[in-house]
Amino acid sequence: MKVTVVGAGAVGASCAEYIAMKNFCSEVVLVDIKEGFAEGKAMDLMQTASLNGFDTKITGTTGDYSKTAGSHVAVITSGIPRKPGMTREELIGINAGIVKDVTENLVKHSPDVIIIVVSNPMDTMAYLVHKTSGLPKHKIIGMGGALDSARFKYRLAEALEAPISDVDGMVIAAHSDTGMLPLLSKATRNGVPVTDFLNAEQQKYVIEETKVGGATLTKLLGTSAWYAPGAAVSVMVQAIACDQKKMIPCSLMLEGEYGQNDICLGVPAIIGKNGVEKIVNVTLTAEEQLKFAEAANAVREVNGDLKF
Ligand SMILES: NC(=O)c1ccc[n+]([C@@H]2O[C@H](COP(=O)([O-])OP(=O)(O)OC[C@H]3O[C@@H](n4cnc5c(N)ncnc54)[C@H](O)[C@@H]3O)[C@@H](O)[C@H]2O)c1
Ligand SMILES: O=C(O)C[C@H](O)C(=O)O
Repeated sequence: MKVTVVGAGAVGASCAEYIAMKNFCSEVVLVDIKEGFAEGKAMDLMQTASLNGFDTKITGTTGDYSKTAGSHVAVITSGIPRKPGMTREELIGINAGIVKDVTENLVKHSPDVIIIVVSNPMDTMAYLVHKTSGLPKHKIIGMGGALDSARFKYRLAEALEAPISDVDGMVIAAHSDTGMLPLLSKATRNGVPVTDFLNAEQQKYVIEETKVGGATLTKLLGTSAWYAPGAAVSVMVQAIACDQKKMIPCSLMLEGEYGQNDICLGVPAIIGKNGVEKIVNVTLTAEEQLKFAEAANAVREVNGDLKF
């Protein structure tokens, strides 16, 4: 299995590192536009191979997409991250052009590729890849829900004073500060609803902290996060590479599912060797349905700024 990661910055390098460490891929190609940067990151990572015990071969290239030819999966992380005080949506002006250009190069050299979109604003960038790549819809997957759900579980474990392995939960809808929808009604501690343990104030805290999870880290770090994003991507790539048929919330093109059309939004899906094997229809409460629709309206407005 050959995987390309475009953008060898904080998130791209973290993706390559986690993918290699899990040792399920033969080859990872890092691509960046900055001269020598991807080559340097690849060399540094390869010098961890004997220390960390992986056999994945990591190479780097400055913009030579012929080196990516025949990739099964490509991860797009190229583009600028936000700074403290910004929203992800403010990145659209610069990142849309980068993502479109990168998509065209990837598909030219790997016409059967499955693309995982990471660059922000992610739901809109995933939509852009759908509109410009010519790939079938099951081959374009936005990464947001896997990360947001990990942050939800972190906050649930904190409020429950429980180990994270006791906790399960999922975040759907938009990958934005306001449009995220942590499904508290379905979150459990070892099968018991978390609402049995947490009072109203604790529930509100978990939901609000989950939604601003990316902004909180951006404020602390001065740029956005990379470890959990890289780990989330590696879980998705592994689900495809090993045909795990894992249920992961991902930003996918909706055609009637959850009452939406012609939009990419986070919904649970079965991820396997074909990319999206199936979108899972989860029953939402009336309040959750309303919030999902509100998130869709906001993403649709951002999508309106795209020029194809
Ligand atoms: N979806 C998510 O959950 C999620 C999580 C974290 C970060 N992000 C997004 O991922 C993106 C990258 O974040 P980062 O922290 O790695 O930023 P970064 O600045 O560390 O890295 C971005 C890299 O992209 C490269 N690049 C720019 N234009 C390029 C092009 N045309 N071709 C190839 N490479 C190009 C840059 O040279 C840089 O090395 C941002 O848009 C950020 O908002 C999304
Ligand atoms: O918060 C950001 O801007 C980056 C990313 O979307 C995240 O959630 O960490």
